[in-house]
Amino acid sequence: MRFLDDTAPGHDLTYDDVFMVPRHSSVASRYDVDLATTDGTGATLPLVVANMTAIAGKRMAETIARRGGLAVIPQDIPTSVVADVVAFVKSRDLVFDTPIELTRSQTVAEALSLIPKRAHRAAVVVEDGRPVGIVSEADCVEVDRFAQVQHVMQPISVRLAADADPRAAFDALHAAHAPMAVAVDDDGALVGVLTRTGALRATLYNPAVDASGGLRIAAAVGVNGDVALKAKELLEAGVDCLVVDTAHGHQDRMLEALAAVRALDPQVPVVAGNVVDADGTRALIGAGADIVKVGVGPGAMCTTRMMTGVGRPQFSAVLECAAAARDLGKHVWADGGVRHPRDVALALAAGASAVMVGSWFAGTHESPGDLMHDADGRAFKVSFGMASARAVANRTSTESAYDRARKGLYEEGISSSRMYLDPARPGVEDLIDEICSGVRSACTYAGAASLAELHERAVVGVQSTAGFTEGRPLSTSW
Ligand SMILES: NC(=O)C1=CN([C@@H]2O[C@H](COP(=O)(O)OP(=O)(O)OC[C@H]3O[C@@H](n4cnc5c(N)ncnc54)[C@H](OP(=O)(O)O)[C@@H]3O)[C@@H](O)[C@H]2O)C=CC1
Ligand SMILES: Nc1nc2c(ncn2[C@@H]2O[C@H](COP(=O)(O)O)[C@@H](O)[C@H]2O)c(=O)[nH]1
Ligand SMILES: [K+]
Repeated sequence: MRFLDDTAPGHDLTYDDVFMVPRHSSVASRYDVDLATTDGTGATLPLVVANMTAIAGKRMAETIARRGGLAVIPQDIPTSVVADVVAFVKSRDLVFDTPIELTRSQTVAEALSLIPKRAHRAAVVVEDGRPVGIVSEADCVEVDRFAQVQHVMQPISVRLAADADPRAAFDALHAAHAPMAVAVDDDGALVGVLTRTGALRATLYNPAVDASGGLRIAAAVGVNGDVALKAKELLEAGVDCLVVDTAHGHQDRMLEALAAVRALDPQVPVVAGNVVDADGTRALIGAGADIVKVGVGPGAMCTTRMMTGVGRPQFSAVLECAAAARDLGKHVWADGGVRHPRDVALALAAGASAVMVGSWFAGTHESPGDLMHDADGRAFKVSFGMASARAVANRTSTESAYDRARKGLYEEGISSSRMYLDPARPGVEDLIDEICSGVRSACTYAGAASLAELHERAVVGVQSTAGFTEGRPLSTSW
């Protein structure tokens, strides 16, 4: 990447401050762009779901890995639970989604409480392991809440074999005007479901898979307590990437934690952070990090900059850290502050190998929280920061009242925020589609067929607030 007219500005920049200039391109189609990462994580998309309790659970992990990204299970989740999540995610089908299963006699009320857990907005009714019908929200309108689902379910119009070709499945769904197909194995047992959009996605994305063909997943460990033991347990559980996580990564505790993790000889990439400058990046790589997590203060849930004055505008932080890591043959993830697809494209242009997204993904069906509605009927989920009073209280629940009170004094995150679902893009895959379209298009504007070429070819200029505003769409006249 270089700055326009080779003039680097004298001050630090964030995503809104910069723009990319189009360049001559020989890349004929946006579909010709390869979005695979080269940082050793095996991700085929440069997207990582941030290790936040309100965002990265098993459903999120399954869904993003099926499209090629990676979710990081937060450090606050007990190791035994992480092990269950890893096993669950690795047992998922690479094409078919995991449906909500109901028995014939379950009620419409139960169906309606579970269906919002799925972006495809339906559940499969199963008898003796075999699917016998599909229930959608539309089937439950004006029906007694205690009615049994067998009385409202619809017949399965498209049944697929477990090895069905996604393109053929798309055509079959289209021809049948059916919203969803159900896949079964040779014995007729339920394998999963596939919507028309799911079939399309299966032809466009490559799942992030491990050597055994299971979906990939990462998990985080903090810098306190027995780091080596926890890291060992996570590795034994089968995580594909280990993230050593603390707010201020450039500190002794982190360097000691990294040494302890390295001593385990993990055969997976080790990520560590957070830092925002070349010194911090070199220190973490020197202590054993393969990938450095960059970002202090850009997160939507984060109050660190307001509390402390510490941090750094994210574009400059990523640019400097990525250059330092590259000199050492290593990589960085840009962590936090992503609000638009353009931010992902700019972070990759600055040299990040992947971009972490937290709060934006909180407002989706796949985040762990329950779907709520505000007074106007708009759907939202509650999110919170990992350094918020709420997260600190969770994390320290087994400590003495005195220790909890001491730790409770340091609050650098929001405890409760509403992340609204975009009615047009309520599922995380809808957001992945949107981000990937933006990034693919950005690559062709830069004449790049891969992320390495994007970084190599990107020409970035600095804009005024008016420049940024000019780029925003206007949905009404002025
Ligand atoms: N990217 C970002 O901008 C930020 C991210 N976070 C996220 O919040 C979660 C909790 O992180 P964290 O607060 O580090 O908690 P951790 O549980 O990881 O503990 C941090 C340890 O570092 C010590 N420490 C020393 N200085 C600091 C400092 N300035 N800030 C925080 N700890 C410090 C703490 O000791 P003592 O408590 O005695 O001081 C404690 O032992 C993580 O997931 C982290 O990524 C949090 C803040 C900023
Ligand atoms: N200072 C704080 N930073 C936090 C907290 N919780 C999470 N984070 C950081 O934000 C990113 C995600 O950013 P987003 O803009 O996509 O939401 C996450 O990975 C952490 O680094 C917090 O409580 N305080
Ligand atoms: K912030």
